[in-house]
Amino acid sequence: MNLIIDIGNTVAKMAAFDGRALVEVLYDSNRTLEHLPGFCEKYPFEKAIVATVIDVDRQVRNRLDELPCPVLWLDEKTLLPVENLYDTPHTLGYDRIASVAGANEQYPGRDILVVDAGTCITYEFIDAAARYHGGNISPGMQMRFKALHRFTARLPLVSAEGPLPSMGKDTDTAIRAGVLKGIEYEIVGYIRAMKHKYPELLVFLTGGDDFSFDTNLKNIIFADRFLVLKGLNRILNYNNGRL
Ligand SMILES: Nc1ncnc2c1ncn2[C@@H]1O[C@H](COP(=O)(O)OP(=O)(O)O)[C@@H](O)[C@H]1O
Ligand SMILES: CC(C)(COP(=O)(O)O)[C@@H](O)C(=O)NCCC(=O)O
Ligand SMILES: [K+]
Repeated sequence: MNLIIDIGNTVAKMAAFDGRALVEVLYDSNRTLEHLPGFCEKYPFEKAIVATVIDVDRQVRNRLDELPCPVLWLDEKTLLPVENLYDTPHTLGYDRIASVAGANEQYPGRDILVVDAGTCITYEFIDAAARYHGGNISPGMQMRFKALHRFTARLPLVSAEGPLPSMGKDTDTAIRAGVLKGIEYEIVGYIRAMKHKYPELLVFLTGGDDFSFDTNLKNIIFADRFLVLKGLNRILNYNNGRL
């Protein structure tokens, strides 16, 4: 059994894998990882991988140091099953390359765009020869709502739940449509631009924020909430003999 830990800017995810099979996923605080000890009692983990995009607190570090199995800390030195062409591997958020490792495992030999909608919305491109070229970083949904409230005098903090016209009719819907339709058009814009360049493109949508939108591109879009976890599991198995 593999233990996979993905620590993001908003939330931590931990998962149990048996080979390539996902057994269980748990969301946890990225500040405490309080459910980690209980999770480790539930499964006979033989090895673990940790990917973090934050500087973990002392408490989290202690919990990870106490893991009952060898741990692979994913960083720029880790051997990867895909080629990393990012110019600054030492600053790369490794959740990003894990997402394309997960997508490439499911569809090897294909040009793939991964859209990961979480704290940030990231756009990753991996080509049919399994080369990760990088991609873009954009504000996530909650960040957009919070920024409109934080950096203006009068805009309220609006939630994603509520009426969603295509064009706002009042302050509440103006902000909600500005954020949600803005994200939708941004994602569709990236898909159309990339598909023009790579006609056989496949698209994966992942991350904690769900988006559904009407587009005639639905037939090339795969939703997989656990793509990063699957990619981390692939990387851990790829490094099996090196732990
Ligand atoms: N259990 C949860 N805890 C926190 N956020 C969640 C949860 N489930 C869904 N979300 C949504 O997912 C977003 C975080 O997405 P995710 O990609 O998991 O986070 P991260 O950016 O930390 O990797 C949050 O902004 C929130 O809107
Ligand atoms: C872009 C990110 C903040 C996304 O993290 P998340 O939304 O999963 O919390 C993370 O991948 C990161 O910190 N990247 C470092 C910069 C880079 O990837 O070039
Ligand atoms: K993420």
